[in-house]
Amino acid sequence: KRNRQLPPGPKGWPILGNILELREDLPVWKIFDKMKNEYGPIVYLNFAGQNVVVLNTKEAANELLDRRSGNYSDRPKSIVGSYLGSSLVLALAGYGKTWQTMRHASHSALNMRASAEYCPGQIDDAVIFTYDLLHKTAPPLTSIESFNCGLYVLRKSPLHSDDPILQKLSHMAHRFATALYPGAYLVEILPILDYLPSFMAKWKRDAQEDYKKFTAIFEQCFEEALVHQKDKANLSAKLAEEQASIGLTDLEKVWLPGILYLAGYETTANTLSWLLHAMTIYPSIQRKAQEEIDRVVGRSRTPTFNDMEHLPYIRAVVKEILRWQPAVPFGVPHVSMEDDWYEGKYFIPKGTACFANIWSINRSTDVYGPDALEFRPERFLNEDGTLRNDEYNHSTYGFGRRICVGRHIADNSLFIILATVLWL
Ligand code: HEM
Repeated sequence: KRNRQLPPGPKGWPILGNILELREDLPVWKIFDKMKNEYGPIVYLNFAGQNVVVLNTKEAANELLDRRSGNYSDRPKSIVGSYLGSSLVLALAGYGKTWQTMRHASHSALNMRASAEYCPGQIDDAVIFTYDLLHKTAPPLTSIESFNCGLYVLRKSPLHSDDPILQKLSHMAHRFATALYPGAYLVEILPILDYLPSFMAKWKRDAQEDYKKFTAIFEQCFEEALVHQKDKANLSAKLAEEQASIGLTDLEKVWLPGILYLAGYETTANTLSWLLHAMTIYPSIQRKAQEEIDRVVGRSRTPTFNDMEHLPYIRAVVKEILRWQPAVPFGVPHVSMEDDWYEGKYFIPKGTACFANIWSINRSTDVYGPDALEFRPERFLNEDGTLRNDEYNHSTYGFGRRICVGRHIADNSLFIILATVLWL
């Protein structure tokens, strides 16, 4: 009989387990980072009965989430989340038919080759963004918040952060995030409460109401995108066209573009603000990047994607910002579907939620050297100044079958916007 020794971790309380550890006055990834120092590369926690494992090293995360991705691709189940519609949210959907169909549809719309279709729109966005930065009196953050990564799933671009539709979408993202936070609802700890009829359970009524509202918003976005964005590479139109061959239901078809937009919007905007911040506090790096642009692009035109190949330093800056300030610092948990053992030593029960501590992994001195905490784009370049083309990378886009499906779109957005801002 194999051992059932769980990975090391802090002792928890009865029933609540280690949930109270999250109440510390520190962001979750820094709490995980502290645990790494105390317990090592793999840490076990119990969130009110939910087994949790935190993977603190690239090695541990790659071993479980990449190499054994077949077993680690489910997502945590949540009763409130399911009433809100989480099975239609690609990032939250369990590993099953709906996820597979939506993932397939997104992959075919956003893979490296398909991403090229969005490039003209991304160039327009970058130019508008840069122009706004220069001429508008609104603070730069307003422009950053409304930057939309070239995915025209909504009525107009760029969309301003006070646009009611964007506010509704942000509210929706916030609603999911708070509902899924461990300990947010008693029913997650006492599932028997789910048998209560809606009229006796306000949490259920609210979630069902919100689900209807979300669906109505997505339907509106989808219809408007079909009507107003005819001239742009259009994700909604693409899905409408391919619906039958991919096998998307009507609901999946209208939720998917909105969800992709949401998944890409804050993550890209957040990285963009760090990018501008880094350029401000590291003027010598900014100067070096501008010299490259001046040499390759010149002054008579703005940068395009044809320049990409000749701008390795700009691309290294983008990679480095993604490493240095990952927008999703502790990833999205991967849930195991079968019992498993790490290094033959530690037992990982079926149903364990595995968090990759991306923030810490990206700052590991073992992988990135003694200057891992520094912002230094050169680490992604070979000695001759070309971009490194090997395993050496950041872990910011996650792992395995669940790796970020929008990563090519995001890389392109960040590249063109950085090149355009620095050009100007
Ligand atoms: C800098 C920008 C971005 C960052 C840092 C980022 C990061 C991530 C991470 C860490 C995950 C979880 C991966 C995992 O479970 O291991 C993820 C998933 C996902 N991302 Fe991104 N992302 C970015 C931009 C985008 C964009 C632009 C889109 C859409 C066009 C997008 C769509 C998604 C979707 C749909 C998932 C869920 C995939 C699944 O569960 O199968 N992301 N992203």
